[in-house]
Amino acid sequence: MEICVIGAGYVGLTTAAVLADLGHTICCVDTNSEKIKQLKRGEVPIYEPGLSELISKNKDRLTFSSKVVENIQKTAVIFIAVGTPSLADGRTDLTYIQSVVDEIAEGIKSYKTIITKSTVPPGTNENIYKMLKETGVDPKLFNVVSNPEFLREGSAISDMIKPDKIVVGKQQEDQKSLSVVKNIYKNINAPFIITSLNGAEMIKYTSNAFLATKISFINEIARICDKYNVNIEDVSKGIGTDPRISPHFLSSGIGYGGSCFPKDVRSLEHSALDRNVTPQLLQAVQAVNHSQVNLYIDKLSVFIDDFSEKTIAVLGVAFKPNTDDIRYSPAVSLIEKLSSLGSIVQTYDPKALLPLAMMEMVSQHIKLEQAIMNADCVVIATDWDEFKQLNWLKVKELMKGKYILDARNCIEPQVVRDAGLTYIGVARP
Ligand SMILES: NC(=O)c1ccc[n+]([C@@H]2O[C@H](COP(=O)([O-])OP(=O)(O)OC[C@H]3O[C@@H](n4cnc5c(N)ncnc54)[C@H](O)[C@@H]3O)[C@@H](O)[C@H]2O)c1
Ligand SMILES: O=c1ccn([C@@H]2O[C@H](COP(=O)(O)OP(=O)(O)O[C@H]3O[C@H](CO)[C@@H](O)[C@H](O)[C@H]3O)[C@@H](O)[C@H]2O)c(=O)[nH]1
Repeated sequence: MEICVIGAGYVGLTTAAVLADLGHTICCVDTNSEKIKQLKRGEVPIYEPGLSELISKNKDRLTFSSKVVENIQKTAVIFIAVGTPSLADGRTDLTYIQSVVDEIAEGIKSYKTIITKSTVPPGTNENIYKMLKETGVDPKLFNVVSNPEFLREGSAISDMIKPDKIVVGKQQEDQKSLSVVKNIYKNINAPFIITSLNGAEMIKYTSNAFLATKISFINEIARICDKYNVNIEDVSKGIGTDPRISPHFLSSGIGYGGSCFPKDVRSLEHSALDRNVTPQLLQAVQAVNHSQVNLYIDKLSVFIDDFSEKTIAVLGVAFKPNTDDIRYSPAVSLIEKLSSLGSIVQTYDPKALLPLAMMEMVSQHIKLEQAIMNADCVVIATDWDEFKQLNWLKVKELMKGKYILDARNCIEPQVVRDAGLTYIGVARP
């Protein structure tokens, strides 16, 4: 099939590459012409394992263009994969969705199946339908489908090729779209969950909110374990064997970040409040998450009474390993906090860069050893494999002080202690 994917970000590029790999002919469009120029040169603007290789493997079936309207005109299937960030008040900013609707309205000359992959609040796809109708587009010319995406950054390609389900939301009277979507995904082996447009949107938010809840839950339990000298890893393992609980998303640490959980939990909170539902649990999940960075700073302050002029090496900038994404990264919040307390912060990350605005006050090093050099304390802020495998004797030689704050519970405390260093963590006796 010929498909136009709108948006060349983490989701759009992965969708384009995977659909091309499944045999479809794809044009991936983006209004950011710099990004498109880069992609045309064969450079992938983001770091996602395997993505660059998959794009180049499928280059005969995968093209890139900044001519959005022109390419919408050419294909019968359109995927929307533009960003849906947070507004200042926590509601979802639908500006990019609106601009896509305008582009589609301009480019629609023949029948289109419009498939929304972007995460949008309940009611948005119904609104897309209404907006297109209101701009004068003949409703016989299109159907709107919600097909939310559940990929994780760092494992985006395999998550999309081997999903645990394919969620399809459609209007009841729409008799055409399901077969189109099933045809697109015919070579993917996963159950279809078919529901209404609002239903599909709610499944996406509920999934992220539930996972975020697991994380805040285990982080709260870790605070209690800390006071009773209990290892949180034992507790996670102990409860995770119960299939009703499952072992996943029970790693405690400085909290969840990334481009999805923080904004989506907030957005769902607003969707609830808009209809007079008080989402007490969602609010508590966020409150716990917001205080995680301070919890770790408090832990450190038991050992460091004055942070000013202390040299602190923060290992990790990305919100999680195997990505260069720093959106809502708790590592960045931690760096900001330490820097505001007057510490000299030296960072290192294998892929992610500090935000430009922070480059003046914080140094980012190309080599891990340079970041650790003369540090009073080393903080593990992202659980990259590289940090889990550190030679602590070597680390000790490079450091001035002896404190290691493990904000991701990814290091064996005894290994650090054996090297003559002081291990600091929450609920890691
Ligand atoms: N990143 C993830 O892991 C992930 C996973 C699942 C779902 N999602 C959801 O998918 C959506 C996209 O997320 P992302 O991380 O890929 O975003 P992103 O910011 O990486 O990319 C979005 C792209 O859309 C482009 N764009 C904006 N307006 C446009 C327009 N009118 N026409 C053409 N291109 C336009 C932007 O230039 C940008 O390149 C969001 O709704 C997000 O919540 C993200
Ligand atoms: O036990 C855990 C698991 C994760 N995290 C943190 O939670 C955040 C999110 O991690 P993860 O879910 O792996 O990354 P994302 O790429 O943001 O993926 C989430 O958000 C996407 C966007 O909506 C969804 O598609 C995915 O299904 C959903 O997992 C990161 O900061 C992790 O460090 C923890 O603190 N403890």
